[in-house]
Amino acid sequence: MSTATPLLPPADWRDFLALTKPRVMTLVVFTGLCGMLAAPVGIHPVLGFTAILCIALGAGAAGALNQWYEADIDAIMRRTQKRPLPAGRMDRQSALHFGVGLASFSVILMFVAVNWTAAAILAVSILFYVLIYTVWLKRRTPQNIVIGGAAGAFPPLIGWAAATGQVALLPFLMFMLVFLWTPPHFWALALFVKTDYANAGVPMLPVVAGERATRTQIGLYTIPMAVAAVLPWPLGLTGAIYGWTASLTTAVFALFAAHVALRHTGAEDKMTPEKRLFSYSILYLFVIFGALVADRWLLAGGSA
Ligand code: HEM
Ligand SMILES: CC(C)=CCC/C(C)=C/CC/C(C)=C/COP(=O)(O)OP(=O)(O)O
Repeated sequence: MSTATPLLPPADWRDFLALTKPRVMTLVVFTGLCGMLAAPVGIHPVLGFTAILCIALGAGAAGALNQWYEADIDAIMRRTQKRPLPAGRMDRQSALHFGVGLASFSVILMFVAVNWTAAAILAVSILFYVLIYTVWLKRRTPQNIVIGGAAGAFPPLIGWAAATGQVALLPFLMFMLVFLWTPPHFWALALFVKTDYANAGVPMLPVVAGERATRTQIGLYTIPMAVAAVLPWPLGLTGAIYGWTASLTTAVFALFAAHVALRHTGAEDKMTPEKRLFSYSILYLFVIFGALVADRWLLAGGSA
């Protein structure tokens, strides 16, 4: 990790916002919101808003703590060099205080205003991302994102728990969907930025096991991911709006993933199928979670 640079000018609000990884966290928060809106019982709008705010603040805090810990490797990778810590716009202690403060605030507010189940799962997600993924696994094993990726899969459970005080099969399947989606999502990207990871000494799968093995793993993870995506329909947990949307969008996902899996190799600047799978993976989760809510509201008359 890099040492703090003395006499830095005070960081402005944009740097604190950048610490929260706002673009990635939009989808995390969206899955949480959809988990909440898909629940069979309504939640008071003020409490619902508070719960989503807590997920956003907690996820942002986790992003800040990740950047506090990773300032050294972020300084090496081209993609991350301009972040506030490696760019020298903020000292590490400010990032640490901001992250710990925001994480504590989000969990306490969730506990006091919403319920302890949602607060407990939120706390587990933050700890999982920061301690299990960032501190423990990321620099040690290419399975880092498979295990650590669970952190990003918790929000649908948090949203559902905020509304109901419990967890259930449907949000558990949505957890499994995001959990199994994470390896194809990330490894597609890792294939075209693998030099960055190699330079920083991060043992991502393409760096350690090679491109061929990564392509195969992308294909293999897509199979159980597709099952988790479609399963709520035959189980009767959702109706046809979700069922058809999930089936069609997952078929396209599988097609793109198969293209990547069956491809032999490619220079990092000529990774069109890999870039397509990565971009599509993001759109896919937005659409599938949106369809879940549309299905529950239109076919079951809403949760209110
Ligand atoms: C350990 C698991 C994951 C890893 C290692 C990972 C890694 C990445 C990386 C490196 C990027 C590229 C650029 C950036 O930093 O903005 C990215 C983009 C993105 N990720 Fe992930 N991701 C993971 C899980 C997730 C999860 C669970 C979600 C949401 C449910 C998510 C949503 C996104 C989104 C929306 C983007 C696009 C951001 C943009 O437009 O700039 N990721 N991911
Ligand atoms: C509710 C809650 C606490 C959610 C946590 C959200 C979470 C775990 C998101 C994972 C997505 C993410 C930012 C991965 C980046 O990996 P990286 O840190 O290896 O990427 P980098 O190289 O861009 O820093």
